[in-house]
Amino acid sequence: VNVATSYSVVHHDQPAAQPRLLQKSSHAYAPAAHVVTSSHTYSHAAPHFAPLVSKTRYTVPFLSALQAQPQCPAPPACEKSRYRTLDGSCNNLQNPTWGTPNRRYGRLLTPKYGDGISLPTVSVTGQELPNARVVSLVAFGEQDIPDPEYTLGNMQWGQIMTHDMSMQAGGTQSKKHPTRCCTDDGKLIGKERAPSSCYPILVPEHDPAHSQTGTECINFVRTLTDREDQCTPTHPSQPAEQLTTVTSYLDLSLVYGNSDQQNAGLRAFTGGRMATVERDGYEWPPNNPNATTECEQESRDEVCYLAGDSRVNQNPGLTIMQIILLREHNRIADQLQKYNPHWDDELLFQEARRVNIAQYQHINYYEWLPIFLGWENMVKNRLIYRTKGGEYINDYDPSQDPSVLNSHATAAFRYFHSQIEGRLDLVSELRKPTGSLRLSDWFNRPSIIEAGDNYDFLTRGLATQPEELTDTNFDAEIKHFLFRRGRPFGGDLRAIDVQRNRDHGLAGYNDYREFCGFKRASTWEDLMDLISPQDVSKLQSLYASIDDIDLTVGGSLEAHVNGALAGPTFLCILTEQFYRTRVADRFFYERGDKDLAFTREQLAELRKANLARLFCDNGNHVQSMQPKAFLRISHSNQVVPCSQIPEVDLSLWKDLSYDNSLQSFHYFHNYKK
Ligand code: HEM
Repeated sequence: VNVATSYSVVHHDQPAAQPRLLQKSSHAYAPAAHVVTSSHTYSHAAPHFAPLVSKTRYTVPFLSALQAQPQCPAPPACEKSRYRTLDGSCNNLQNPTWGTPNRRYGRLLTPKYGDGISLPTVSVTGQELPNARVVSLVAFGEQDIPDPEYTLGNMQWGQIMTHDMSMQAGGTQSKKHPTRCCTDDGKLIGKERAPSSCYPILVPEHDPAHSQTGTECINFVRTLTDREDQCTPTHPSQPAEQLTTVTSYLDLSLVYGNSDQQNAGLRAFTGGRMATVERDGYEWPPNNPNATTECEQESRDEVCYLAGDSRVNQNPGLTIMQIILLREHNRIADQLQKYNPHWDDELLFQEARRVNIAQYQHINYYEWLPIFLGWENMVKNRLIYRTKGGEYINDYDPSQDPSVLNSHATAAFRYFHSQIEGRLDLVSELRKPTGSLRLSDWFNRPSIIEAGDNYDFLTRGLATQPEELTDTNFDAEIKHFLFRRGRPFGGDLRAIDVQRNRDHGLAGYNDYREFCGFKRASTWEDLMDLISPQDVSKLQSLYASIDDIDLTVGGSLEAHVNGALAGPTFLCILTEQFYRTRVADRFFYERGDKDLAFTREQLAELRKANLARLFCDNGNHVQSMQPKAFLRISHSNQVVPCSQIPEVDLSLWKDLSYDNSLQSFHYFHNYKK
């Protein structure tokens, strides 16, 4: 399919100092002379930046995680299967490792490292860029403005999609990192003693929070790159590329795991079910065997969950969504078994997984993404289609690389950290708030979910409470108290986002403006086409040059495009990402490939999937819901009994070819991998 876009850019040969387009996209961007055809191939182009420190390589502690691997994985041998592999291999049959874990993020523009190779970005003046904490404090506010339209569930689903698509290598996310760049009482460990992977965030002297406790340093460990990975060979002059440790497909890897081995530890191996533990008559995720290191437990009795993604315990809303998707798998498996008592565990597991992923992809593309990217924009760029009933959409493009773009994961998608609410409401069936939790009390402590009726009350909270407005404000709970672990203050997620942007050497905001078809700014006034004069003057007070503005910062300050929740530059990156994520997935649920497709009748059913139904079906006693659960309750979106919420009729998965008299079936004869 020749796909058009509203972001067509005419690429001129850019002057030497400008980052270059790296990835060919038959979708959005006209290929330029310097485009390379396969994502991680830089060989035929001379290195863009003269490497100043060409032999910089990280050593000892940084390597340990990867050195622990006894040997590099063998290239996958692909077999015909109607099911996705757990690690995403063989989704693309010509490039079977595309989209698999422990591979590079994709890049749209060449990186802008301080030394051209791997050191964090510096100013065009050669000096340091403005301090990330200062940028967070000056350019971003922390006002708590409730969104008039969207629920907290809207934010929470976004984090689920994020965790399905990428996870930077070498991080611990919410847990205390074993690599220390700051002492436990917040003092900087000198460069000579700190591991080379350290890139701490320094706290300014008059910091509104940290000066109260004398904290001078926020721990920050650089992401692992291909240069540290023995299994991803690189040329010494090749700029570092960060690695991501999960499959890039929207395949619910956060539920099922990212490898056969991980999946085996999560399955019940009976009835096609995922393993759960039962408490008080309800199913919960299995206990994490490393609870003491994975969770912040005040006592050994506190639960700590195990799931397909190591971030599962990070915050209560995220954990609830993970539980919902896990229970949904088992609910589907139980139904399929009812209709097909002759199916064995493996067939039930694979079919339930296939349905769960299809429902989820449908919610992603037709219920959630239109809120963020705009329905019309998505239709125009062929991310979604105006379809009827069980019509197939055959837009699979094997030339598209499914990698998650660095600019997407490290900058654009993180803009939605702005939607995070620092207070989680507990809401009764009558939609009355009965209390609330402070987010920073419950990072990495999921035990609160099983206390009393909290699971249902927090689920209704996600569907009732507004998220915070998508704007330049970031809640104080994540700006001053992130992962505070009982301390008075914690980290600053916005400062971390800025620091990560530099750690990954993303090309600048001005480069991405140009890449996305907007005018490259040469004066501060030029920025005012997309950014308010007040915000431009903040930028001017922070940065020495327009070309220094971090993508994370400039992109977050742009006025939103009508009908979308992001400004034009981020919208361009997000649109490109979700186009690729769709067309590069051979198993995308809307496809009509004869070996893989749902029947038209099944597809028409799957198109009824919605978040409200997931909440209804997987709560303990959630009995009512508004039909559009990403949208706040309103006159046109009233709470109704769950029986009135559309549902996917799984009786369509009854294997009609099963011959009872012969006790044999022919329906899925090639299901075994
Ligand atoms: C309470 C909610 C959330 C918390 C506490 C949270 C926290 C974090 C943290 C600690 C990181 C790693 C930062 C780093 O070291 O660089 C991260 C990464 C990220 N977050 Fe969030 N986040 C939340 C919600 C969201 C939402 C709603 C979105 C988007 C819709 C999102 C998108 C991302 C992305 C794309 C990454 C990078 C993923 C990767 O490739 O590793 N997050 N977040």
